[in-house]
Amino acid sequence: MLTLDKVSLAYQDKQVLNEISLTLEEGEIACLLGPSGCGKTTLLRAIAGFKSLQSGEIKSSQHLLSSANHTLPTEKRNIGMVFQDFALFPHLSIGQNICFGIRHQKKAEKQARLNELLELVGLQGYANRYPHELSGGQQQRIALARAMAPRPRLLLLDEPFSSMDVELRGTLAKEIRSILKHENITTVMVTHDQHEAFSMADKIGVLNDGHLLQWDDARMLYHYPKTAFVARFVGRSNFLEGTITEQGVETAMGVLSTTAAESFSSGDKVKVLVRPEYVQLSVSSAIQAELVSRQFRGGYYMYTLQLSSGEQLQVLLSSLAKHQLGESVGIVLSTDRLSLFPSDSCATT
Ligand SMILES: Nc1ncnc2c1ncn2[C@@H]1O[C@H](COP(=O)(O)OP(=O)(O)OP(=O)(O)O)[C@@H](O)[C@H]1O
Repeated sequence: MLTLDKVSLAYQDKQVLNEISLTLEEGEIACLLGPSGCGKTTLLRAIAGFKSLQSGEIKSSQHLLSSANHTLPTEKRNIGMVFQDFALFPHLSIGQNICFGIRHQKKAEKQARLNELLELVGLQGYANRYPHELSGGQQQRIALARAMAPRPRLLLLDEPFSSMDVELRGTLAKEIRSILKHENITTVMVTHDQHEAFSMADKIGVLNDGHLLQWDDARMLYHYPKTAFVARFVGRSNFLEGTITEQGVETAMGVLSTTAAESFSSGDKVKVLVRPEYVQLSVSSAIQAELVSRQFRGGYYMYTLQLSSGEQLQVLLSSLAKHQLGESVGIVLSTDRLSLFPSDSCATT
């Protein structure tokens, strides 16, 4: 439905987007994730038609929206937008706000759509109120309803929950996902919060320095990151030093057998990604580690384990049992597919 093909964009002489390609199917929700200044908002603005491309193409269902010498005006793109400050019109009622984009339609049609949207966002009976009479979360749901009223083909959300507290963000993310799915609206959302991206998105794009490093679903991104940067940026990660051998990869946790080793040559130095929940205790394991710190996290403790090599691992274990600091424990890795990266992987790719 939405296709970006090698989209590049520069501000004056500063390259901000580099050959970004991605595809989003109809009704899918995508989140753009990445550190501050990586180009998320610029990419959203390019999709909206606020920025012209240096090269590449943006298409919606085969219709060309943008290329180097063509930028279809924003108002002709059939898109809805919700931004950080969601600015509802303060002097208009909630009903008038929602109907703003469909104000030229017949009265009965407008009323029907208004009722439908108010029900969808769970705010029936609020049509005659004014924005200042609503909470932040309610205002954000109205902003979403306003953007959806004209039934846009594509919805763009720029950090829509950034002004909310953590708990409300979580609830709204879940609610808004179900509203978008109900309306089958293809959506691209910018966020810097990975948990929000995990709970909202069908596809997540991780950007750094204007490059799209990976475009994948949340599970693939977490367990099979394509680069060390993505591994570090998404979730908590430990990296074990390893050397490729005929049998797999030799580490302080023994020789680990993994198909990922096939992309390297014997003798290559690598980093092995070990997520905190990949490590389990095993009394029969010959690999011993010392518990050097412990943090209570509710259902889990985050332990720091020190291996005989001196390397440390952050490990998540159930808090039903409590292990003592200084204790020596046997450990095993509970995953059979590991991600390996060249040991000279730089910090940005
Ligand atoms: N109008 C502008 N003129 C020149 N440079 C700009 C302009 N807008 C953004 N930039 C630069 O482009 C780069 C990408 O900015 P962008 O706002 O897209 O990043 P972002 O990932 O959305 O960041 P944040 O998470 O902080 O909002 C940054 O280096 C920024 O300084």
